[in-house]
Parts: sequence; C-alpha cells; structure tokens
Amino acid sequence: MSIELINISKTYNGSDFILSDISVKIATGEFFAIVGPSGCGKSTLLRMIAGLIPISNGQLKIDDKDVTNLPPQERALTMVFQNYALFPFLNVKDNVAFGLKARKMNSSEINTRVNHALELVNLTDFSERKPGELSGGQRQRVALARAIASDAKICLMDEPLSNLDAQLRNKMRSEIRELQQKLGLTLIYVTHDQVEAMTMADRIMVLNDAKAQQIDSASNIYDTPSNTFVASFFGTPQMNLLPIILKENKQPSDVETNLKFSITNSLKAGNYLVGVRPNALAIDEVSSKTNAIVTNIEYLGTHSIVHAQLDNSLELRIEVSSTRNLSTTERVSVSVTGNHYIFSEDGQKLLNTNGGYTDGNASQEPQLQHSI
Ligand SMILES: Nc1ncnc2c1ncn2[C@@H]1O[C@H](COP(=O)(O)OP(=O)(O)OP(=O)(O)O)[C@@H](O)[C@H]1O
Repeated sequence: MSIELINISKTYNGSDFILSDISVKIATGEFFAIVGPSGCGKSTLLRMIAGLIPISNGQLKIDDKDVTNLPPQERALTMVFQNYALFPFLNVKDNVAFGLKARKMNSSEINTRVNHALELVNLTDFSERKPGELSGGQRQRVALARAIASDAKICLMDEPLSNLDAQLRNKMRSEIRELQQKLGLTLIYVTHDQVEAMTMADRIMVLNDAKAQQIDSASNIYDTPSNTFVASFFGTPQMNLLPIILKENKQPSDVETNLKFSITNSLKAGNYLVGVRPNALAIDEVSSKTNAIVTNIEYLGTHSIVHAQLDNSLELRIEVSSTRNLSTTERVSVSVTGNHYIFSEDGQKLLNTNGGYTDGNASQEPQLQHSI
C-alpha cells in the first residue's frame, strides 16, 4: 500500500509550526526512513500518519484514499514503538495475539498467525515466556511479531532499536530489512541515527527546522547533499565546512582557506562555504611547505582521524591511514584530493560539486562539472 503526504503541517498552539508543508509519496513495499536530530518532529510526523494525533493542515492518503481524519484502526497500519509496549503480565504468545483477539478474530486464525509470526522472528521456543524473562533483542522481536501477525501492509516504526546495544542493533537492522522485503511491507522508520537510515532505507527524508531538507536515496544524499545541514548530518566524521571568498579571477582566496580548491567558472565572485569530507583531504607525505598543525589524532583501527588547525585557525578533520606516523603539534601540509562541494554562504543551497584541486595557477581553467 502506498502512503501520500500532501503539504502536511503540525502546530500545537496554532502558530509555531513543528512541521511545515511536508509532501512525499511513499511507494508500496518501500522502506522509507525519517531521520533528523532530537526534537525535529520525527515522532510527531509518524504519529500523524498513524492517526494518533491530528494533522493541523494538509492531507494524508493511503492507496489514494483520503484518510486524514480517519481513526488509527481504519488506516490499515501497525506500529512498533521504541519501548516495545509489551504487556508484562502476558506471555509472548498472548502479547502477539492481543490485538487479534481485540479484533474478535477466531482462535484458530489467531493461532495460525501468531505461530507464523513467531517463527519468522525466531521466537517459537520462547512463546510461553513473559517479557521480563527475555533479552532486549527478544522483546524487540516480540514487538515485531505483533506487527507481523496483524497482517497490516503498512508498518510504522519509531526508533525500534534504540534500546539495544550496538552489536544487536546491527543484527536487528538486517533482520528488519529482510522481513520487510519478505512480507512486502511499506515501512516508515523513524531514527535519529544516520547510519541506520543509510543502511536500511530505500529512501530517506531528512527533517530539520520543521522542513524536509531532502528526500532521496542514501547515496544521492551522501553524494549530493542539498544544503550544509544534510551534508553535516550524513557521513562520519562530519564534512568540513570552510568559508571561502571567490575573487574576480575565479580563484579562491588562499587567505581564507590556506587550501587550494578547484572552482568551476560558473560561480560569480563572492562568499561561499566549501565542504570537504575528511576522506577527500590528505596530509602530504613529502612537502616542505606546511599549512597546518596537528592538534589531535583519533585512532580507529584501519584509519585515524587527524584534527588539524590551518594557519588561519580553521579546524579540519582529515582521514589518514593508521600506518601514518603522525604526532600532535607536528606541522603538516594538508591538501584537497577528492570531491568538494560549494554551498551558498548561508549554507542553504548546494551550488556545485567539484573533483580534484588546482595548484593555484590562475591560467589553469578547472573543468566544469555542475552548473548552478
Ligand atoms: N503535545 C505536545 N505539545 C506541545 N509540543 C509538543 C508536543 N509533543 C511534542 N512537542 C514538541 O514537538 C517537537 C517535536 O517533537 P518530536 O517528539 O516529534 O521530535 P523527535 O524528532 O521525534 O525527537 P526525538 O528524536 O528526541 O524523539 C518538540 O519540540 C517537542 O517539544
């Protein structure tokens, strides 16, 4: 079943909009993630889709039918919450069966569905246990089984893995993704974790400041972030963002950055922000001309993140191989070796993306890759 949000807005007091003009069509069988920082309105949006709180403005359609004012039970969907919402006094089987009994389904149908759902989440052997006798991951699976047993074709999940440790979260991510595909569910998944959204979803909506900042596939969001918020939110460690002044001759001022970038000739002279991911910067092995000082080194196994301060005092994060022998206070030469992004000065708009860098020679015309 498809879900369509048409200019949906939410205000609690009639004036301050927590969400404003959110529009997207989610296809049947799509895994759609809603991601954003704490308090940006992710749960509010999900609850409006579920029918648990009213939509202030706009329209919601499920399979092209207007459901904006329908109660939750008439929306053909199921929801999995962060705290699982299990009944502690009921065993696993009865927890999964609870909603079906409430719908007055006959007991043989309930049994078939519950057993099937428990089998799918590998909990058949735990059906008599109470939630208190299960691990966090098993409790999460009970919540999933309940959603599966309901047979709804739309499932809404609100941070379902946030109570689990990192290893179990990884495992459950792929289990949820597999189940979603096996059952052909249309799944809307709320998370504040960009990695979770990137690894699981077909498409992602990035929410911030009441607005959908970008709605796209993980790779498009990573490769072509629509503004500096999205650019910083996706990718670990964060993209470096540096102010840059482009002069009339189209060469960036060295003074502002101490780094040389290639800039396409489609940009007017003016102030911009340039974004460079830590893996698009390098510390030159042999260079007599230094432009930065190492301030900190984070060792991460295969690679390290070097924090360096440019001579104009801007801070950079640079990904280097862990085999590199660097130490804090060492003077180094940092250069741009990969893609970089030019944003408007206020960070609201991606203007273009560039590959490589120039040696600062004004006669060397960089290649145009994207135009404004
Ligand atoms: N009943 C309410 N009345 C007034 N404001 C509310 C109400 N419920 C939520 N809010 C506000 O709406 C905003 C969005 O809340 P919401 O829970 O949707 O954020 P979230 O993105 O899910 O955050 P988190 O990741 O921390 O769960 C917050 O600023 C919150 O304080």
